[in-house]
Amino acid sequence: MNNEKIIIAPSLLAADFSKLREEIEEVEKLGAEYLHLDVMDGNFVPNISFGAPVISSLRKYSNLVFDVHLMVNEPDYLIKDFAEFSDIITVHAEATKHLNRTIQLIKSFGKKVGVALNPSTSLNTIKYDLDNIDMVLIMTVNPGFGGQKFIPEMVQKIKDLRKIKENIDIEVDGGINDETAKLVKEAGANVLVAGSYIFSGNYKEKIESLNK
Ligand SMILES: O=C(CO)[C@H](O)[C@H](O)COP(=O)(O)O
Ligand SMILES: [Co+2]
Repeated sequence: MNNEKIIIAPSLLAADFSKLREEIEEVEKLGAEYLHLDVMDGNFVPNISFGAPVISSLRKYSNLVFDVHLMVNEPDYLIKDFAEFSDIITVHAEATKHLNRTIQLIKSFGKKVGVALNPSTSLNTIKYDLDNIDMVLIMTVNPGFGGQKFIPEMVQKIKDLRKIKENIDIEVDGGINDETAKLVKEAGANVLVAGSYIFSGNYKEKIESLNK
């Protein structure tokens, strides 16, 4: 947990779904450390992606940190199942009735806890939970779809969070490319999710460019 080492988290959402195993083996070989897994319920967000059966079937082919981003309303019912194959479980503050209880539930399975904030959600929402959270996911687009444009106002939000909390992982998700990566790293983010940027070209060059 520091803001010096940058962790790259390719988002499976942008991979070729017809060859997921090859895709994750490739990004692992190229130095990615996390695999970002976007679970969408068609309710909290308008899209439906993939769920536990797909992710658990990939677990045996990868040593990547499985970083699960639950875009799911009232996600508590999923936590036990997801804890079997996930390393970090991130829930949206906007999707829970009792965020502190959900945080405790994730911790009870010995998993790292992430809390995601939509672009319009204030940092104040998690002010009193920050000591119990391993990672804050600052959404740099509105959740639900890959390939969207980075929202520039989020740079200040990252700076504000880094000022409040030195010792926490700050993950950014949405519209990350070589240019926006520079902005968010300077602001204090240390975990970069990238989907369409990495999976739409030369994976090696794309991953290296995010690290520069
Ligand atoms: O959570 C997400 C969407 O809600 C995805 O992780 C995110 O959009 C990544 O895709 P891209 O890098 O193409 O913007
Ligand atoms: Co995501």
